Parts: sequence; C-alpha cells; structure tokens
Amino acid sequence: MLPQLSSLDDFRAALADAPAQDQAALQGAAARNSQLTKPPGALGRLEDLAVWYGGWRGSGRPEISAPQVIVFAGNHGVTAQGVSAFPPEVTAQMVINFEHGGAAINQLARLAGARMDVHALELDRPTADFTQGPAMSQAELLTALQAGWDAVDPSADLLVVGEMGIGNTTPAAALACALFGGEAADWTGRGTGVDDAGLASKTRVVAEGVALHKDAIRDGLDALACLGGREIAAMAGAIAAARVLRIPVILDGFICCAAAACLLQTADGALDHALAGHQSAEGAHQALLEKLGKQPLLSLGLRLGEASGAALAIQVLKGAIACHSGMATFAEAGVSDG
Ligand SMILES: Cc1cc2ncn([C@H]3O[C@H](COP(=O)(O)O)[C@@H](O)[C@H]3O)c2cc1C
Ligand SMILES: O=C(O)c1cccnc1
Repeated sequence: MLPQLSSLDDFRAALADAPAQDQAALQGAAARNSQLTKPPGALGRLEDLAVWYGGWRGSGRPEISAPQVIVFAGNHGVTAQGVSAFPPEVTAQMVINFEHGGAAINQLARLAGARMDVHALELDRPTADFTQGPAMSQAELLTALQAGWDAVDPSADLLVVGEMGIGNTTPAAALACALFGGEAADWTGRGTGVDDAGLASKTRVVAEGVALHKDAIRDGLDALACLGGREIAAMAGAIAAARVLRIPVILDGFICCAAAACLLQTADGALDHALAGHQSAEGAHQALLEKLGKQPLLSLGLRLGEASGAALAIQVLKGAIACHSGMATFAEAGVSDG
C-alpha cells in the first residue's frame, strides 16, 4: 500500500522508510542460479539481474508478466530562452501522437509486452523560467510528484518511466549540475540538436539557473522545485512509489536519470530498485550514470527519451528472467555438473 502524501516531508519520509529486498528470495534465487545447466557465471550479467529482480519481487523463481511504461509530459518556461531546436507546441502534439500509437515508444512498449500510459501535466501552464525564479512552488511540486506516485499500477511487476517536454534537457542539466557540482558545460548537451551557438547559450542558461538557486537547494526535492519540471517531478514520484511497492524500475535517458538523481539526493537507497536501461547520446549521460552508480544495459546512441531505451532494455531483463526461471537444473536434466 502506498501512503498518502500531504506534504513534501511525507514524500521524504516514505522514501526514507521504503523496504529493502526480500533476503530469503534473494538467497533462493542465488541458490537456483547456481544449479542451472550452464557453467557457473556463463550468463554473465543476466545472472545478477535475475537474482536481483527475484529479491525485489520476493521470489526465488520470478516472472515478468505485467510491465508498465508511463510517459509523462510537461512544458517549460525556460524554453523562452531558446534552449531547444524545436518549439514547445511539439510537446502537446507528441502527446496526441502517443495516444494514436505513432511514436517510437508505442512500438517499443508493444514489443516489450508492456502496458503504456500517458499523463500530460498541465501543458497549457508551463513551469516558470528558472532563470527568473523557482520553476515550481512547493505545492506545484507536490502535485506533480503525486501525479507520478498515483500513476503506478501496484500490480505491475516492472516499471519504466519516460518523458516528453520540449526544452527538458535544460532543467535536467541544471539539476545534475546543482546536485553534483562541476561546471554547467560539463552537464549541458545538445538535446534535440541545438547548434554550437545554441549550446553556448543553453550552457549560460543552466549556469544562471544553478547560480540563482544554489542557496535554496538542500536536497533533491528542493532542486526539483527550483530547477525541474512537472514531467521530471512526476517521473521522480513514480520511481519513488515503485521503490515503496518493491517494483523494479528501468531508468531511461538523461532526463529520467536527472529525475532519479533528485531521489538519490533526498534519501540513501532510493534507487536500489533501479537499473540503468541505456546510455544515451546526450553528452553528460555517462557522467550522470556514474554519479548514480549504475552501469547501463544498452548503449545504442539513442537520444530520444520517451522511455525508449528503457523499454528496449525490458527485453534484456526478460531474457535474464526467462533463463533463470525456465532453465532446468543439473539434477532435473540429468546433466553432470562437473
Ligand atoms: C518530435 C520529437 C519527439 C520527441 N520525443 C522525445 N523528445 C525529446 O526531446 C526533448 C528534449 O530535448 P530538448 O531539450 O532539446 O527540447 C524532450 O521532449 C525529449 O523527450 C522529442 C523531441 C521531438 C522534437
Ligand atoms: O537522453 C535522453 O533521454 C534524451 C536526449 C536528448 C533528447 N531527449 C532525450
């Protein structure tokens, strides 16, 4: 059961009190793994993934039968600074495309056998431009976190979250810079494809926002309010709800990982239930994954978002679980265990 959230402190407390993996299931899955008909370790990282997944799902022989993909959409006041190669109207247009099944994520979610939900968050009310003031009030942040929190199906056995929000590689870069330090240029990339002049001015916008809000940021939720966006906060809310419900999560690209970083900088262990689905082509994604302590499953040069890389990675995790739960043991198959 998910607790009710009536304040940001409720959210902080729920995250801090989230349950650990089931130790008996973890041990059961590890024991089963060691008896399967293959040389020890021959399935490489797939073996670790299956045991890890079993620990979260409370089963020594788990299944993935109900993956959920959720795409959150939001608009950003900071687009007034010319930070994207595309106009903000594209956010709402893409939401319609998602609803009609025409986007990349529709194809990849279907292929992964996942249910897909789309939540558009007040698209006609962009966040405030963070170079002028906080992107969201505390109340607006709570509403956006709650939207993500409520969007998770408690009966899902795997969660992937993604986003659509023209301009959102700018708040993602600002969040990473505010949370992990370094220069704005270390965290700012080309997003949808800004040119060199666009990248230089985007970097200045990130630096300005981080400098303006630096003193107001004590944890990841403060950073989200000052520099984030509604879809970024909703992704954080959904990842947190999954943590409380012990539903494993596959993280997507740079923006999704910036949302996840806000949780990690709010409570230790907040991302223990999360895998990195892929490393995107956004320049700073590798550095961000390192800060999260996550090794990506795939690296295909994607720079789309929408949960696309994570949805593809569902199939890798499904492969791990199919082998773990479907293979015969040495004893069952009558194969000599050497
Ligand atoms: C047609 C289209 C579909 C997309 N799907 C995801 N994004 C991606 O691009 C945006 C981030 O890049 P920037 O910060 O440069 O605007 C986000 O909406 C992200 O999801 C898209 C972008 C476009 C144009
Ligand atoms: O890494 C991502 O998710 C990404 C990169 C560029 C544009 N949109 C998303």
